[in-house]
Amino acid sequence: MRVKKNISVEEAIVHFNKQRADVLEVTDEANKFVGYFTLDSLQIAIQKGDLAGEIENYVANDVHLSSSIIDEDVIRNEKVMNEYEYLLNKNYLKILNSLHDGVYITDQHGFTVFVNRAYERITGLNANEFIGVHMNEIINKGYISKSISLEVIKQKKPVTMMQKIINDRKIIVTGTPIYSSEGNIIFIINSVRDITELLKLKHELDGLHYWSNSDEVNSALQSDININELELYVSSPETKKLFELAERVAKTDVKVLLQGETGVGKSLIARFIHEKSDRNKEVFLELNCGAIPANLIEAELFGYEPGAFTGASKYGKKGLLEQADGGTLFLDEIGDLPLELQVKLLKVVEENRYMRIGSTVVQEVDVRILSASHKDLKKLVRNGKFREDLFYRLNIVPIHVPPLRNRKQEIIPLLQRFLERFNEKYNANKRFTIECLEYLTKHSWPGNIRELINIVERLVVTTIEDEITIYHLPEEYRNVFLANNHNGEEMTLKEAVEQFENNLIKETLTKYKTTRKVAEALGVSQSSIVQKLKRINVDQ
Ligand SMILES: Nc1ncnc2c1ncn2[C@@H]1O[C@H](COP(=O)(O)OP(=O)(O)OP(=O)(O)O)[C@@H](O)[C@H]1O
Repeated sequence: MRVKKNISVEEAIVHFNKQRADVLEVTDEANKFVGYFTLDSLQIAIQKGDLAGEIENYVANDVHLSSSIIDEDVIRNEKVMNEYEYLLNKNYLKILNSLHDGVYITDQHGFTVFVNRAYERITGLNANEFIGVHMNEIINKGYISKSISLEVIKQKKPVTMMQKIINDRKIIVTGTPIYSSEGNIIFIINSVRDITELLKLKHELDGLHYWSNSDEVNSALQSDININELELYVSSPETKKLFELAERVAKTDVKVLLQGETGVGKSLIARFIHEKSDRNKEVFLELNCGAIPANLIEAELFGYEPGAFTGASKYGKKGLLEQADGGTLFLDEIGDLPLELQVKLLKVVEENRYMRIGSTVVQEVDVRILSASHKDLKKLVRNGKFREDLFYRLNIVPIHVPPLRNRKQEIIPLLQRFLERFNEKYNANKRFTIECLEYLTKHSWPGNIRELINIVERLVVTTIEDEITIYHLPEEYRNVFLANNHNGEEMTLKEAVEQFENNLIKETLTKYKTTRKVAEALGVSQSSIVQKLKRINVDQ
């Protein structure tokens, strides 16, 4: 048998199987003989784990049949050996067991002949239970949704299909018929790949290694902080550093300005600073300068004397500064503070003094002021909307909290942690599929962690099935994803898998005509096929 030098080692295995050969003659592009690819060469390639490599790298000048991994007796007696014994030749098993991909071999009737170790690893199933058992029985027992071997026997050609197995894993199986010299199918060799594993690899390549490296996730998560009812998830070394910095400044009374988009956790960090400071026995008060009308902020902050202005209480009112004496006052959205109040606040910040509205008495306070803004305060200073002196007074230690889309490696751990939290709260047992997690890492999360918490709670409450898939995500999440990805960028693996899935469904529909039969063929529920067809705008 002659093969080209640039075919892969994996392809060579197929030739060995097909031809019952133990040596392949290798030629170059011009069909000129360059050497032999032997079973010895194959063993070397497998030991190197180089199944995708070209066979050219393993070409030998001559053949030592004595070192062939096929027993010479087997070759001599080939004619009288039955197919089963031939395949189960010990050395063949060694090769098949050293492959990383799963291999499942059946005979021409659909009885299981061989299952390699990788198949057991990928599926979690025990090979011993299958040997000698017919595929129909394995389906009936619910181990697998569909037999690719039986499909190959029916169609008499290679078949690739997605298969669902008992523990909800999904695998991609390619079944290839192997023919005898008389042209009859003698075996079906199924090579098996785990979609989950492929996606995990992709995560690793993308730097989303927290997903695949659970030790790293655990060690990052072990430092989660629980302090006075605050539950802080520390899902990356960067966030850990952020909290370490916050803890360091907490020990002093310096002013801290937290900057970052809405929902990134600025208030939470302010609270954390208070809890870690010596003031933690006193109050922590918060004023959102953007949430109340400008004329009320002054009264809220400084308080007023009885009847100080029309509509004022006749008893007067203590301002937040007074109430927070000894503790911490957190001024959120400080960029929204009107300019005239900024002057008054500057006095508090510089001298720890202020006056109630309608009073001439100067009050002394001991308040630690922390502030935050999602607006760029420097820019506001440049545009004359924020006082420069106040900016520098408040910004002794700046802490910038990055948006979630810039700390992608945290998305999956946070999703999982909040899922746990809401599973507990609603006594549920939901889980995300890896495709769904993959999808959510693509989302731009304009509302940051607040948005993430909301969507997880919503999904836990609204999803009927235990498994949360991409199809359960609200429409806007999927639209955002599509809008971000139709601009001719290279395809991600997830997109490629999705495209593959779409095509497979369309092809199967053309063939089987009804969604029930498509669902049967692809080993998924009919409702899932209907949903998917809707998504890809195909009329059934
Ligand atoms: N590391 C974290 N661990 C757990 N929960 C977090 C974490 N960071 C933020 N959150 C939660 O996310 C939500 C939003 O956080 P927070 O209110 O602190 O954001 P913010 O930046 O102050 O937003 P805004 O600018 O809109 O006030 C809160 O429920 C908070 O508890």
